[in-house]
Formats: sequence, C-alpha cells, structure tokens
Amino acid sequence: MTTGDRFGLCLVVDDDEDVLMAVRLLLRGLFDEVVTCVAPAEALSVAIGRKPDVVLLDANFARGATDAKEGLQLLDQLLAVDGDLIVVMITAHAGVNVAVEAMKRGAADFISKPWANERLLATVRTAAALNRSRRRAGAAGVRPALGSGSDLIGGSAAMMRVHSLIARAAPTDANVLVLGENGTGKELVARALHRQSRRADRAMVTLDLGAVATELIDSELFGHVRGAFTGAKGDRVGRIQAADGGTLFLDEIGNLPLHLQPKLLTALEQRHVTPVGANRPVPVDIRVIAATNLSAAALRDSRQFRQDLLFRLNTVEIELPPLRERREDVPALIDHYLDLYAARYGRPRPALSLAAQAALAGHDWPGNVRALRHAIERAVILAGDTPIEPGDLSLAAPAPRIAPEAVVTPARDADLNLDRAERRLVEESLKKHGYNISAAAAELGLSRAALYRRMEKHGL
Ligand SMILES: Nc1ncnc2c1ncn2[C@@H]1O[C@H](COP(=O)(O)OP(=O)(O)OP(=O)(O)O)[C@@H](O)[C@H]1O
Repeated sequence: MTTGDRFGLCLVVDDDEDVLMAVRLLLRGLFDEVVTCVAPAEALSVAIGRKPDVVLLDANFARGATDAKEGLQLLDQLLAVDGDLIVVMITAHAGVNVAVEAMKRGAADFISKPWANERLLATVRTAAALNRSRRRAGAAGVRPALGSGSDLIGGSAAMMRVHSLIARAAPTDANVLVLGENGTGKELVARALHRQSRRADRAMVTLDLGAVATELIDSELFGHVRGAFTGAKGDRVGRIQAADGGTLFLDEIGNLPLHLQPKLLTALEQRHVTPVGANRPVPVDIRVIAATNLSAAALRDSRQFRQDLLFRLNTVEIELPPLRERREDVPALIDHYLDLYAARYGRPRPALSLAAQAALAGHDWPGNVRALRHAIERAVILAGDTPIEPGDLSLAAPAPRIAPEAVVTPARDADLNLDRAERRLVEESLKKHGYNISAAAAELGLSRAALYRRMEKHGL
C-alpha cells in the first residue's frame, strides 16, 4: 500500500537532551528508527550515510543560540548534500522570520515550538509520506508527485480545456479557484499552476482547511504572537506569511469559517497579514490557489461563502469534471498507473482482460481518479500469470446517489470482525455523503488523511 503508517528513519537535530528524548518517544510509533544528534558534523554524516526519511532540525540547535544562524546554515549544508532531503524546521525564539526563511531555502515544512504532539506527528507524517512518494516516483522514472508536481493525465475535451487554462493562468499572478469532486486532481492542478508560474523556485505552502480543527484555522493561517491567547506560548508563523514570495494553496476552502472570511479578504486585498495578537501588519506577496469540492452553486450561496472573497479567489476558475463524465480518459489513466505500479513493485506489467477493461471503463468512479489509481495498484499487487479479470478489481458497487436523509442505519449483524466492520462503516459514510471526504471524515471522527488511509486499505 502506498501510505503505510510506518517509515524508516528519522533524524532529529537538537541540543536539548530533554527535547530529543521527548521527540524520540513520540516518533517511535511512526519510524523504525529515530536517530538523534547534537552536532552538525554528526547530522551531516547521518544524512549522507543513512538517507533519513525526514530530518527534524531545530533552528537553534546550537546551545544558547537564538538567531537560528546555525540552523539555517545546517539546512543549506544538508540540502547541498542531498537536494531531495525532507527537512522540517523547528522554529522558536527567533520568531516568524526563521520559518519563512527556512521555507525559502528549501525546508519542506516547519513547526513552531512549543508544539502540540498531534501537530508535530501530523507534520512529520506528511513529510515522510512526501519523501516516500518522491523516492518511489524517482525509482519509477517519473517526476515526483509532490514538490515539483506530477503529470495530469487526460486528453478528453474537458481535460484539454483544463490544460489550456493552466497554461494560460499559470504565468500570470491571478488567483485561481479549482473546483471538483474529491479525487478529481485539484491538488495536481494547483501544483501544475505553481510549477509553471514565475514563483516556481519558491515554496508552495499548503493549508488543508478540511484537516485543521476549526478553532485552529485562525492561527494556522495568520499566525499568532506569544500570549495572544491561553496556550500561545510562543510566536507562530502563519501559512500566509510562510508562503511569502511563493504560492499559498488553500485546499477545501469551503471549510473556511464565515467569521474568518473577511480577515482573509483583507489580507489578500491589502497584501499584508496581522498575526493574532500582533498590532503591526506584515507585508506579504502571495499568489493564492484555492480548491473546493463544493459545487459552483453552493459557493455562490452567500450564507456559506462571502461573495466578495469569492471574487478575490476566482479570478480564474478551473473546473475538473468527475471521471464518469470523461470516461475517455480512463484508458490513459489505467496505462499510466499500470506502468507506475509495475515499476514500483518490480513486477511485469500485468495484462487486463477485455472484460476487465470494460468494467473499468464502465465503472461510476465515485472516488474519481484516486479510486481508479488504488484499483490499479491493487490489481498490480495481486496479479498472477493470467490477465486480470473484473473479479480481481474488487470494484465497489456504484454508490447510489441518494439524499443523506434517505439513508437509514443498517441493522448491525453479528459480524464482529473489526476489519470488515471498519470497511462497512467507512463505505456507508462515504455513500451517505456522496463521497464528500470532509463530511465523511467528520462523521467518522477521523482526519481526512486518516480516512484516505482507510479507503486505501479497504480498496474503496
Ligand atoms: N488527471 C490525473 N492524472 C493522473 N493522476 C491523477 C489525475 N487526477 C488525479 N490523479 C491522482 O488521483 C489522486 C487524487 O488527486 P488529488 O489529490 O489532486 O485530488 P483532489 O481533487 O485534490 O482530491 P481531494 O479533494 O480529495 O483532496 C492523486 O493520487 C493524483 O495523483
């Protein structure tokens, strides 16, 4: 499976033994090995010799340092040794500029001290997954799926329009709104836009508003200063500021609470941001790409979304049609993912029977390209010597498009197998919410990422 929960090696660089101990304990559930070190030379030799999945680097790792000079210098050295290294910077005393500077120099992400354990885990897990997809894409001879972006497959008329819109909009600094159901490729479009823009050599900073607790969105976006509210023990740089000079990708923008919408609008109009609790605005230069699975009609409902903000965000609008409305793209996608996974798993490319091809082409794909990708990955893993048949694809029955209120909770039978019960719950919730990932994740009490992992695990 592509997103297993465990990774190989994490290198943590800090001068504080207590921090090292705490981080080691926290991360040992995620990595087979957590190596800690306090000296730059040691860190460099581990980075060269062991190729860690993630480096967690304290900007002020040198004892007593507060200006982050050594941390940024070590970041440069690490990236000079291995440009693909995934470094997450830990920032503290030196304030927000360090995070911004670290992102500009090539850090994959940052986390501010003091951190919430959940947040640190989520950040490191995302970083490790990024590393995994880069390595796999490298091994398979394709361009990385993240970082520099991967290719958007599809020659249907609808996708040709998308390609043309990307080519025209990317070099301008216009804000772009990407619309489409879950799994249609909105994030790929955002990455393509960034990659083809004049900001390509700067960071694309992402905030998935569907994955952040509502009460944290304010400080995630705008940052906060120490003492701004109970628990704000230090300054925290917001994503807007971290994207300075680059692109800010706001995924699931429909989840931006109404009360924060004017604040985002002001930041975009006035090109500055005021962290929570700060009294001075900081200038920022960003290009915003936003994405949502809300329909255009829902977005135009002013009770859900402020129309003045919408006009700011949708200078260019790119709509990705669901896969069932561009079935002519299915064969090319199958081809692409057969090659990718055959290379990834070191197997010969399996053949698909005509019936299997027909089943894939005729499927409803409620989970869109993401689901097709998973179906092909599974088929490659399970393929034997004979061509793949429809039964090997375990395509879930097409989701009936029924209103949520028409769904009654099915009687629980006596099946006490946890795995099967989990699959059934996940599937029911997805169907109930018309495959809206955020809504299903909220109902199941999972983060979107955790729901995706379960969908993948159960082939949904
Ligand atoms: N046109 C495409 N060509 C190749 N792969 C694609 C395409 N569209 C989507 N994918 C793949 O499908 C998966 C989902 O894509 P992506 O995350 O961009 O969708 P999304 O619309 O942002 O989903 P969500 O709304 O659930 O976040 C990814 O693995 C992506 O690589």
